[in-house]
Amino acid sequence: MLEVAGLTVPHRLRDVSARFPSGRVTAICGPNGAGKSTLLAALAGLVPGLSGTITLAGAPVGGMLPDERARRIGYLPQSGEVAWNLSVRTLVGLGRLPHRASRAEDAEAVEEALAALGLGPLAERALSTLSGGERARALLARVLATRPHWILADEPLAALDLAHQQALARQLRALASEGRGVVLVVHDLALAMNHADHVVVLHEGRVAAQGRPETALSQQVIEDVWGMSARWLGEPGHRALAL
Ligand SMILES: Nc1ncnc2c1ncn2[C@@H]1O[C@H](COP(=O)(O)OP(=O)(O)OP(=O)(O)O)[C@@H](O)[C@H]1O
Repeated sequence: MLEVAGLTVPHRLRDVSARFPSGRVTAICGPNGAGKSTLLAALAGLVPGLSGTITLAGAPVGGMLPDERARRIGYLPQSGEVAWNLSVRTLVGLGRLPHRASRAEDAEAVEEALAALGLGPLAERALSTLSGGERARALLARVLATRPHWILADEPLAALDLAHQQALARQLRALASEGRGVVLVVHDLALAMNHADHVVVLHEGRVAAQGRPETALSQQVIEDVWGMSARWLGEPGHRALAL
């Protein structure tokens, strides 16, 4: 369990208490500027100057050594920029840096991550030659190559076409069923409704709702937080939002 209690970041988050269960996909939702990226970065131990507590299995995340934290928590920020023009395979290999493993183990983890995101055919391509969606998959593969217990990703589905979006959502679900914790910032409320087990809704730096998707993303919550009257259509797992 990854947990925050009374988390406050000046001007960004106010007294946020939320739980992120292991073995589950949790979506963080909310309007622009609600504090979603700040909360995700805080969970990864990357936000200075906060008050409150962030604990992983009861131990403070801030107390972990950087390498240990990087092995346990894989973090993919929102801006998908890479300063160097590496090949996809080399970029994904950077995910192994926090480990001191054998070459064989590193190579196996890299190949597994490339395969999981369908990047085998692009492995030798330079990053500068990839499309936005291909680059987003390569960046996520770097995180998977670390084989972290926790995967925290800021809008990993946003740049992807429909087929890759569904494939990646299934992949993240499979990682959660292995017992890992998956926490995603998701703007698309239907994706959150259909693919998450647990949803945390932020509004103006505070938790507006949290719980199962049907509860946390009820029509009332959507009206209160997004100011839109909306109606869920379809069956559970295949919902669409009519505005
Ligand atoms: N480094 C910073 N210093 C000061 N304020 C910041 C900083 N980073 C973000 N903010 C502000 O904190 C608030 C929350 O930002 P955050 O990026 O967490 O929101 P978000 O919900 O992820 O938004 P979006 O959906 O637009 O990506 C915003 O008002 C933003 O302008």
